[in-house]
Amino acid sequence: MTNSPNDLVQLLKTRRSIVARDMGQDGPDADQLSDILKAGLRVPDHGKLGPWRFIVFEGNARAQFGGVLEAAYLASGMPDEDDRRQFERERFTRAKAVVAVISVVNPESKIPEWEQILSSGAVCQNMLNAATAMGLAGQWLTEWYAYDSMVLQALRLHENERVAGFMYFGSVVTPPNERVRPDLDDRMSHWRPEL
Ligand SMILES: Cc1cc2nc3c(=O)[nH]c(=O)nc-3n(C[C@H](O)[C@H](O)[C@H](O)COP(=O)(O)O)c2cc1C
Repeated sequence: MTNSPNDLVQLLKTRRSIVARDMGQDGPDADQLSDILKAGLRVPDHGKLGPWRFIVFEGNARAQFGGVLEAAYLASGMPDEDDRRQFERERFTRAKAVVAVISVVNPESKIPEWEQILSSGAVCQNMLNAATAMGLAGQWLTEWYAYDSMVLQALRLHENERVAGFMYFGSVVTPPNERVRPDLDDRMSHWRPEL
């Protein structure tokens, strides 16, 4: 849990995703999920377009959507194996809640499309950070089904909409290991005028 600005910076410097297969089913509760979604709404948004929306999967809807994933998996011509069919059916039940963050681009706006899409990425990361700050597990996934036409149809997306991420939220069972991170000096330079 974060209590001070220093705690927040420390959290951001050390945060880790917890992969969906390692999540427990104990959380987030309704209030926590609501706070995660509200944190998602609180992102930089050039022109106040709000170019995103959420589709929430909780309870039975997770397994029901698994039927869509299984059908789309088979329709894509992938091998029809029992284990894999079961995995697809149960994919969303790996987490207590899955939130599809949908990027909604307004093509009429003077705000460049690129900036509208970037704002959706910020939504996803704000949600992940909020869940982490609550001591919950979170992972940002797209996997194959964020790009599958049958799945997108079942989500009832419009032409100007794309899945920015399926955000998985659950409880932490085992703390994650550290992951190799880029070195700051390798990624940073100071601009100077040409001599
Ligand atoms: C847009 C986006 C899509 C992602 N999709 C996947 C995915 O499909 N499968 C996966 O294993 N990781 C995916 N990741 C990476 C994980 O969310 C996560 O960053 C990774 O497991 C490393 O953990 P970390 O967040 O602790 O660095 C995706 C990340 C982003 C930003």
